[in-house]
Amino acid sequence: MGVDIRVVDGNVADSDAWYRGLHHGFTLPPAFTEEELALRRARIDLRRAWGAFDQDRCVATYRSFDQRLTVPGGRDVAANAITAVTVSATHRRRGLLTRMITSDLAEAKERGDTVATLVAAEYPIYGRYGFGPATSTTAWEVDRLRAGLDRRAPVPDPAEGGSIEFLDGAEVRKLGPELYERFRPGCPGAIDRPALWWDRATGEVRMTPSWTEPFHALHRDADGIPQGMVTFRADTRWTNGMPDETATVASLFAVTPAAERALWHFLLSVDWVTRVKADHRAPDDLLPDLLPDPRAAAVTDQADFLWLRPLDIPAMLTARGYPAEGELVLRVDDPLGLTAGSYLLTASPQGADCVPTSRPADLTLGTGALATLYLGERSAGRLARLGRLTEERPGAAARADLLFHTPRRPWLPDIF
Ligand SMILES: CC(=O)SCCNC(=O)CCNC(=O)[C@H](O)C(C)(C)COP(=O)(O)OP(=O)(O)OC[C@H]1O[C@@H](n2cnc3c(N)ncnc32)[C@H](O)[C@@H]1OP(=O)(O)O
Repeated sequence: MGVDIRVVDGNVADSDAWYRGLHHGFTLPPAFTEEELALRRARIDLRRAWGAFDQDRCVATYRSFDQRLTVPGGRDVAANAITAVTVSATHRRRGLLTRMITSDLAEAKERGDTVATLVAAEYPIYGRYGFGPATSTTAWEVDRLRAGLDRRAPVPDPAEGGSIEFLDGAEVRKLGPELYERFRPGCPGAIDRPALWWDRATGEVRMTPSWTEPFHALHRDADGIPQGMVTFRADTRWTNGMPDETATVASLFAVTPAAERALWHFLLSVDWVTRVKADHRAPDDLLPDLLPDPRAAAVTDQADFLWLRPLDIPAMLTARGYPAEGELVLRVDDPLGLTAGSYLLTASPQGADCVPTSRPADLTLGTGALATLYLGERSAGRLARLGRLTEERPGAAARADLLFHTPRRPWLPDIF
């Protein structure tokens, strides 16, 4: 018998088999309790979850869902977010992923989504489907004792004003979503956090038995308005009779730079903590420069993170902001043929227009290189030097860099 690929939503046996297949594919223990499966049925939208079934066994999984992605300038676009991609070791390299992803991308384009997004487990998988790396991620480890902060100084700095208070999970669910929605437009690469995100971050919904309650701290400015939040966990290590704890940041975001600085200083002022670890930070995070001794912060990991795939190039290019005025004709190659063509971009700080054109191209690039350029992850000049973008007219890459310049690198604070 062949393998049958079908949507799993609405069928309890299929969706339970799908979760077992998913864990198999991610080399996690495939056993679920009935309670865990029921929780997933109640809270996770499987309307766009596909499974490949070999008799009753689910041998490949794939899911997509609606997401909002912030782009430079502060608007957001409709994204088809892809997750839970696995093929069982018994059925790999037979085209199962290719079948599921090509039909999902075609449906997403048909539906009117602007881009598709995912976090790639391995670099070589998704380029063939027209994706390119669009943000980077950095992990830090800070040696608090070497950081040079004055241990007696109050936090926040009284000269800047404001206050920091601990919150419990219920308070985070109340204050967090509004605060995050004020932060998100200023962070190209950030995505929306639906209610389930907050429920999981605060333990209201526990999908994994190993979940432990974190600490949440809120920064308010001098007027009492929430401007930033940090969530972290601490271990309880002692070495040679001395406290030697590691605080691990789960999330730290702020609307104002003053709040961001105050939250880092707060974390680094917690007595007993000698080390702060933070994953999934922006490549141009305020660390390490906000420390008196920046060498106290070491990069422990650095990699590509969000991958993006154009689905509607005019919608994508008109949604973002441009700091300069100019025209550019982009010829885009697309390995799946979904967006291939030439596009005339007319951009200015007041807004942009983008239409298909028959004019000769200034630049030729693939959808993957466009993804890398779009949020400000890499410059056109760098992509040209890498051979991933061709300048059809001299000076066109420099012109693109004036238009596509962003003051900060894009950052995806979350994993999905
Ligand atoms: C968004 C996310 O969920 S990321 C998570 C991705 N999942 C994982 O990493 C879990 C472990 N890996 C897997 O389950 C599988 O290897 C998958 C899902 C990545 C790919 O499954 P496959 O059975 O290889 O899919 P399929 O047969 O359709 O092949 C896709 C193509 O990608 C290639 N490919 C797949 N995985 C890799 C890889 N890790 N490195 C290089 N090439 C790869 C295949 O060779 C194939 O190329 P071809 O079309 O030129 O022959």
